[in-house]
Amino acid sequence: MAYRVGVVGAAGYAGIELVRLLLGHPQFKLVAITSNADAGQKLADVYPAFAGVSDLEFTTHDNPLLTACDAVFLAVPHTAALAAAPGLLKAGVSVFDLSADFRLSDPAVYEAWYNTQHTSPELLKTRAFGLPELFAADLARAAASRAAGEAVLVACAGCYPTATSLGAYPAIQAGWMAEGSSVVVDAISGVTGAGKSANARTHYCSADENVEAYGVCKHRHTPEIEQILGLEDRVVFTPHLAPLKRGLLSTVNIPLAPEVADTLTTEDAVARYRAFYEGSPFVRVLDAGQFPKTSSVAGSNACQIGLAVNGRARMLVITSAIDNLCKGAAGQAIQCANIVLGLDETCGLPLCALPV
Ligand SMILES: NC(=O)C1=CN([C@@H]2O[C@H](COP(=O)(O)OP(=O)(O)OC[C@H]3O[C@@H](n4cnc5c(N)ncnc54)[C@H](OP(=O)(O)O)[C@@H]3O)[C@@H](O)[C@H]2O)C=CC1
Ligand SMILES: CC(=O)N[C@@H](CCC(=O)OP(=O)(O)O)C(=O)O
Repeated sequence: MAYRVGVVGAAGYAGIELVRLLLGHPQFKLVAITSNADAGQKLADVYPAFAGVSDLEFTTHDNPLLTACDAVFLAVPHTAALAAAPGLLKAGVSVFDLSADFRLSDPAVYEAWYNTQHTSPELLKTRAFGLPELFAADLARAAASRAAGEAVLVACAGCYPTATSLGAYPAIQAGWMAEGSSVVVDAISGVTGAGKSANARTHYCSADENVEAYGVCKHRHTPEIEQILGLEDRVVFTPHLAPLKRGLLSTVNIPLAPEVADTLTTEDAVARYRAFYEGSPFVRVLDAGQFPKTSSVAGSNACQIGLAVNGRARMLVITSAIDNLCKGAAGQAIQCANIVLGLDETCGLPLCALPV
């Protein structure tokens, strides 16, 4: 039996990637795609990539079919998910939220970084955090609740936090980080990361032939990365915009404890990371001396990780690449839905990128 699913915000960049993946999913039947801006238009008229693939039409965001779904994906800006999730959950629909509204477990932290009130703090106590490789127990608990007939809420991790945390977590868990030090993260995103509407920074004329840092020392993904890694006030995160459509590369620098720096080799680090990610079908730890490219993951749900130990400077350098729209958004949300609905986590998801 196929599960009935819907996508709210389906005409946006993360939403349309959800549509692409869900139409090819063997266990999900996509029954509702919403966009107020494109309501009444056929999917293929708005995105010609779907010509001959689907006759679905966009409806307004209040489509009643949504409340008859098994699961709904919210690909909407933060605050819009705060408004939509409670009603869907009340109607018995499990919600996979791609926005930041339910990611931060402390509502005061959300309010400080997002400058808006959290209107459903009670949901933060039970929501699962949607980063399967690091929060498997959370998702297993959600799967058990769902199997017992409850609608569940999954707050999918953000794009920068996903690449950064998959890169950093095994080293921190291994205790390699120097006591009291901070992690320094420099990350680069393609322009689809900023959504469908252009602004002065993302307009073609600004973004083409240009790379720039933004949100320096104040980007809203900083507390999310700190929460995942358990490093309060110890992450320096600098995002950069680059002239790519898709792709996100995060370079994470972790200061090593002196005794670790004296003995750890890059080969040891690779072996440790491979052991950590054994059984995680989407994470690939590259051989020592190899580092990922965004083009090696574009269009796939993969995360590729490269590692180098710099003993001289007592630093572990990690580079981690994902497709911001896939493992950073739509693919990860479907991976979470697969787990919660009792399917294989890889079901319907691309394991590898277009090779050229
Ligand atoms: N782009 C990315 O790489 C990533 C995005 N995300 C998150 O996914 C969400 C969507 O991002 P993205 O696709 O980039 O954004 P877009 O701006 O491309 O699309 C946003 C969509 O949300 C809809 N929307 C806007 N306001 C509301 C509302 N009040 N109620 C319901 N729907 C609304 C829009 O509808 P309409 O068509 O009517 O305008 C549009 O379809 C965001 O929360 C973002 O942070 C997460 C990870 C990565
Ligand atoms: C390039 C760009 O602008 N990227 C966005 C992050 C992508 C995103 O949509 O954020 P979430 O992962 O929190 O949903 C930004 O910096 O705000």
